[in-house]
Amino acid sequence: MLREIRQNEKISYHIEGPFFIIRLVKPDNLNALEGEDYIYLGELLELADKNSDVYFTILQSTGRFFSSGADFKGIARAQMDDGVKYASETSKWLSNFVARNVYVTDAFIKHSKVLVCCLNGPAIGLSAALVALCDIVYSINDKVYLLYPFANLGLITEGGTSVSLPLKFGPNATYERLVFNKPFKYDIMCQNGFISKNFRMPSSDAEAFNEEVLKELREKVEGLYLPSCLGMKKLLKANHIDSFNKINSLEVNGSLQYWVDGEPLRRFGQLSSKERKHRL
Ligand SMILES: CCC/C=C/C(=O)SCCNC(=O)CCNC(=O)[C@H](O)C(C)(C)COP(=O)([O-])OP(=O)([O-])OC[C@H]1O[C@@H](n2cnc3c(N)ncnc32)[C@H](O)[C@@H]1OP(=O)([O-])[O-]
Repeated sequence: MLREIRQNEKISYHIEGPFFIIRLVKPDNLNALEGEDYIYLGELLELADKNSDVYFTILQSTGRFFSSGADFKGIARAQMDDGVKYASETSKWLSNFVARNVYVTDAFIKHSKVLVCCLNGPAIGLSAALVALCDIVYSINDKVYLLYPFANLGLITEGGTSVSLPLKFGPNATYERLVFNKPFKYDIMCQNGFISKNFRMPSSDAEAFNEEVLKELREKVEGLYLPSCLGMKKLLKANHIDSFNKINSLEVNGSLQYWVDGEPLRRFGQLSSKERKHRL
């Protein structure tokens, strides 16, 4: 028996045959997510995992961005949260950063269903890290990119990116982009087979793109023995699962000191007041 799950105004989900479809539905802030939203994503993945009728977990979004990553307003709120008395800065960021981050990353790393991402636009930060943990990625057009702006925000790699990015794009291409805060653009995503298909649709047509991907997937799974798909995912994942589990812990524990020292908070504040911008 599946447990009930709470609702979230920024993320919806529904089940259609073998597909568990998760959709980000807050396009006005480019689908930025707060800590609780990332936890909700993790909970949805657990729900999909436990449903034996589900074989594919599909991530979709709305508007012109897939997701602009962690919501800077949410981060400012965490800092000002007078309602909770933390024993120390370490205690505060263990709760507001480490626990949440490690949980959602782990939910993606251990997910047993085939993870499909419908990239309707760019993805940034932790959201882009989750995209890099997906098994299959389709793009709406060639304007999509992934940006991991950790060097601009006083952070270090998170969401398994220390493993996923070198694995999918090669170590040197990863160094160049992470160290100098440059995006992974469509060309490198294509060269490395990260994107399986470009649907060549206008950026304004996210809804039609999502529907088109689903239509193709329905056709593609016809006649397949779906437990074989999950059996193969398990084996393909076995190649890297130990590295992902290890790095998830190393990344969050490494980042903790940066949060305690305060540089990310200062830089998120500058981003929010538009004093700081990412180079795209
Ligand atoms: C968990 C902790 C660890 C951290 C992990 C990460 O994810 S690190 C990565 C963290 N993420 C980043 O570093 C990305 C920060 N964002 C950006 O750099 C730029 O917005 C952009 C390049 C994504 C798009 O530029 P553009 O000129 O095309 O569009 P625009 O700028 O005009 O934005 C439109 C509206 O959306 C709003 N909004 C956008 N993003 C966020 C957000 N994250 N939050 C809240 N709101 C956000 C923006 O304020 C504006 O609202 P307004 O003022 O109209 O009420």
